[in-house]
Amino acid sequence: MQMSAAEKQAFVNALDQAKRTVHPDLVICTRRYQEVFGPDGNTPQFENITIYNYFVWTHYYSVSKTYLGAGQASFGGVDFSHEGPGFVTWHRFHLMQLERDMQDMLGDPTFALPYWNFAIGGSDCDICTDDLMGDRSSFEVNGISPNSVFSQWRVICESVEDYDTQGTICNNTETSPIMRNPAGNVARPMVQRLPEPKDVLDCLQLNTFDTPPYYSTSSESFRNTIEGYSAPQGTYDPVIRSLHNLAHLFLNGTGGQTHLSPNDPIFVLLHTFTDAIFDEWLRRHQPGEIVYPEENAPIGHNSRFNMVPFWPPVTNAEMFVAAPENLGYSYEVEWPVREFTVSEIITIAIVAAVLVVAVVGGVIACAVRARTYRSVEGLQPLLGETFRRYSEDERRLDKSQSVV
Ligand SMILES: O=C(O)c1cc2cc(O)c(O)cc2[nH]1
Repeated sequence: MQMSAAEKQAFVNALDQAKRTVHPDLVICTRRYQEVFGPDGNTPQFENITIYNYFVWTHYYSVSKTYLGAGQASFGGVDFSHEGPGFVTWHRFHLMQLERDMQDMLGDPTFALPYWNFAIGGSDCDICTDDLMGDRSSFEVNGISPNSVFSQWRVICESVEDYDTQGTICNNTETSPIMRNPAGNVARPMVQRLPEPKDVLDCLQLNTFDTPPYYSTSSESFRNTIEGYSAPQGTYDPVIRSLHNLAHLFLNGTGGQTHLSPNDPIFVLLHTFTDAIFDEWLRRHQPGEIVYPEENAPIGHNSRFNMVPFWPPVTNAEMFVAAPENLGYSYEVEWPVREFTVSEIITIAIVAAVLVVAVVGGVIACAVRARTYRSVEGLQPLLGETFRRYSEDERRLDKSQSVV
């Protein structure tokens, strides 16, 4: 909201350029290990991919099901980037990689991803405007306005049924437009509103980074709360969706489905704000590395595990550090402050009234006393006229006389 028109335009242009620019260093693997060298054993199954689509692909890969063989249902119990302590560290590296790739693409090492404060309550998507992430289309309820460049974007990794039944992997093929209908999920009223500012405040107050079983069922866990499987105060409740999850579901379309969500560029801004909250939690609680679980977290989520599928390998522990000091970036956020309850306001008013009465009473008492002393002074001078003044005749002072 604070970016100038020129800054907004430059950011949108940079994203659009990333969507069209082939990644200069990385390719994606489009077949499982058993088939990776092709039918003849000599044709590596790798593809070029654009910078932005690589960002989408890594997220898809991290959540994709495990193929167990023809005719068998794929196994969906593994998620390398959600429902565990690695949620915050995985998405932090995900963003850093995109930011670095875009810096290189632009030849501008100062390029930085902005964030979207999604904790504004209400049902209005304030960044869904044509100068930012695209307004609603007037023609298609789930579409993006033709005045936005994002109406031209096409998604990848849509054919999840095929991947799961045929054991294939998403490739760089672009298919449908982005779908988005903010606050439009009438079947699920709970996700028709964005998180409230107080939700951020509450979640920042949680002292424990994560709690057993280090999963989406963890209670009193900062991680599970910012991820959004707990009430903002930390209590796990299977029905609740809050903070990050709520922001995803609010978008009600491409951005609300884990295998597809980064195709909607709002994902970037939603996750930079999630990362900003994580960083503020680190700043306030100064937890130290030891707080991140060493073991017993889901696969890929223990502190020394590499985060799948990033290359070169990087561990969760490497991202569990304060960003400004260790990673070279920071967020400028005005964090919400706590509002007082009615009983707190009444207590404060009573204490303030007692203090005022005490101070005013004290001042009046002092004034009265000072006035009394002055009138006594007027009636009874300390040095009567009958006494010779000390300064008048020091020479004639009788040694036996007091000088007081
Ligand atoms: O249903 C949820 O809670 C939900 C949807 C969704 C989509 C997404 O891309 C995420 O990263 C998380 C998520 N949670």
